[in-house]
Amino acid sequence: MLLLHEISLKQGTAFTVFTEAELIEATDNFADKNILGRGGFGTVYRGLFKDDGVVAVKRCVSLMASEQQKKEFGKEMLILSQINHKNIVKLLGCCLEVEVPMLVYEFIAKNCREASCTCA
Ligand SMILES: Nc1ncnc2c1ncn2[C@@H]1O[C@H](COP(=O)(O)OP(=O)(O)OP(=O)(O)O)[C@@H](O)[C@H]1O
Repeated sequence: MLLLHEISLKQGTAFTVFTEAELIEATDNFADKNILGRGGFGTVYRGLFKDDGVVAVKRCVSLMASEQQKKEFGKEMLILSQINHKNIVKLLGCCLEVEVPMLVYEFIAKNCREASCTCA
């Protein structure tokens, strides 16, 4: 909650707090066919919203056990929410009402990904 407060204070662009139901619907219940890839924090799914179009939903595979993992995750959220640059993927929002946190990014087509960077 403190993190969300900090994000809302610092960032200039829209940041949405999604419900779990919205992300379940957008990803077709995290269907395998929507898996875009896997990273250090978990799996990234293609999501489709009626109004906002295609997004990428990052869902952690398991509870973040260590304080270090929680810190890293929070840091990624805070930094990305404040950056608006053509070469850095945009963080559109998050969902924290679940045990396993999820982040929602703009969708980057495969042929454009090499030029983008999600490093935080
Ligand atoms: N915004 C996005 N749009 C489309 N596909 C994405 C997006 N973000 C991630 N992906 C896909 O999901 C994969 C995993 O991404 P993720 O950001 O979780 O991990 P990473 O950056 O590869 O590694 P790490 O989590 O260790 O930093 C990527 O390699 C890519 O194929």
